[in-house]
Amino acid sequence: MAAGNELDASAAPGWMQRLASLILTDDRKQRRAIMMVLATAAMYTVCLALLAFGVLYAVFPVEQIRVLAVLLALASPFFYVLIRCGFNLRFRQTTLAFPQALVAQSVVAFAYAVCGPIHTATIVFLAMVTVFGMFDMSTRQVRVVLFYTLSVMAMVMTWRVHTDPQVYQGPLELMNFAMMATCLSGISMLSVLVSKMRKRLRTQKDELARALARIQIVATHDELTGLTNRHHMIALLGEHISRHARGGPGFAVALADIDHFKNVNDTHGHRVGDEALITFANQACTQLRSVDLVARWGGEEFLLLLPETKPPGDPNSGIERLRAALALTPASSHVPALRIAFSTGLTRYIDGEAIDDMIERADRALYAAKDTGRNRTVAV
Ligand SMILES: Nc1nc2c(ncn2[C@@H]2O[C@H](COP(=O)(O)OP(=O)(O)OP(=O)(O)O)[C@@H](O)[C@H]2O)c(=O)[nH]1
Repeated sequence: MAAGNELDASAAPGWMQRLASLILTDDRKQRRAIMMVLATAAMYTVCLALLAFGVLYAVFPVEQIRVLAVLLALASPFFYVLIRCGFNLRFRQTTLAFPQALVAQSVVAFAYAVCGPIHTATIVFLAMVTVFGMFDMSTRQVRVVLFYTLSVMAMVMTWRVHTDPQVYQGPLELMNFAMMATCLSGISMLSVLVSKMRKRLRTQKDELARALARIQIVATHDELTGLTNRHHMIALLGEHISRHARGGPGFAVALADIDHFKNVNDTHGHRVGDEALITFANQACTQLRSVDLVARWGGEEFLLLLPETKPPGDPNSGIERLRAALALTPASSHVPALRIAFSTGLTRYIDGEAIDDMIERADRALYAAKDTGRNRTVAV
């Protein structure tokens, strides 16, 4: 019994999710646009119900409002189909708020013309449409909708005053127009403020996203060479160790230290020294494999993370490629004859050991490389 209930409970959300996917799609942007159409459809449905009520209680004869009922019934399905087919994606404003507002105001103006004794009540809907558009339309669109609404309403009112002066009395229509124009202008002004506020928020959001991206780069990269910094490399080493513990590939690390770098600075100045560091970084990125990672470990010392170098693969082959390339590449554009060499301490990661133990071993190997003549790799 309990199991049966569990099954029912889990089936219901799945069924509802599929229905929601079918009606609203799985695309967040499209869902928002469709929700807006559905909200408008709800408003039109209420209007249809009011019309039915009016016919039932003989407020107006059915022939008079037939066309209006058809317009109300078709407007939302029309926009729903456009959005569901993805037609809206051709435009920047995917909600189609602007054309929807124009159509809605036209329908209300038509209702004003045909609703006879209760025509003044329809003015409320003009305000409602303007409020609806507030959250999606641009300042220009809000102004266009206001101008369009006032123009159409002025024409409808003038026409009805001439064709049905008993129900649409001149002075009253003038008052209606004045009140409507004041009310809509007020709402439109608010819309413009909301629109400007939205624009400002969007700009601030973009600026924040850019600043965050910049902060992330600064926090994880070395400013001079653009390489991964020590702090971030430690995190990457941790990730490789976790992956290895779960059956992932092993890896080797190498500490590389530029030989006699102090001489470069002392002889040619700090600027040339900086250039030499950049040359090392660029060559390391070019000569090592795309899976290898290079970090500036500090000063003139670099850490190379060399994954997937299980024997017989030789982690030193990329390092020797780098050594050969640096022997041919000017370390500085200001001193074309200057070349840099480096010493390397290389070691493989041993299962279960801590990062510090591995680095310490590589450091000892680096010292051995320096002690035994430099410009070489010592592997332990
Ligand atoms: N231009 C420049 N120099 C740096 C930077 N960071 C560290 N250095 C210099 O790198 C030099 C390192 O010198 P040492 O530690 O004596 O090493 P070395 O001269 O390379 O000698 P060995 O490593 O024994 O071959 C120092 O003079 C530091 O000032 C930097 O960002 N730019």
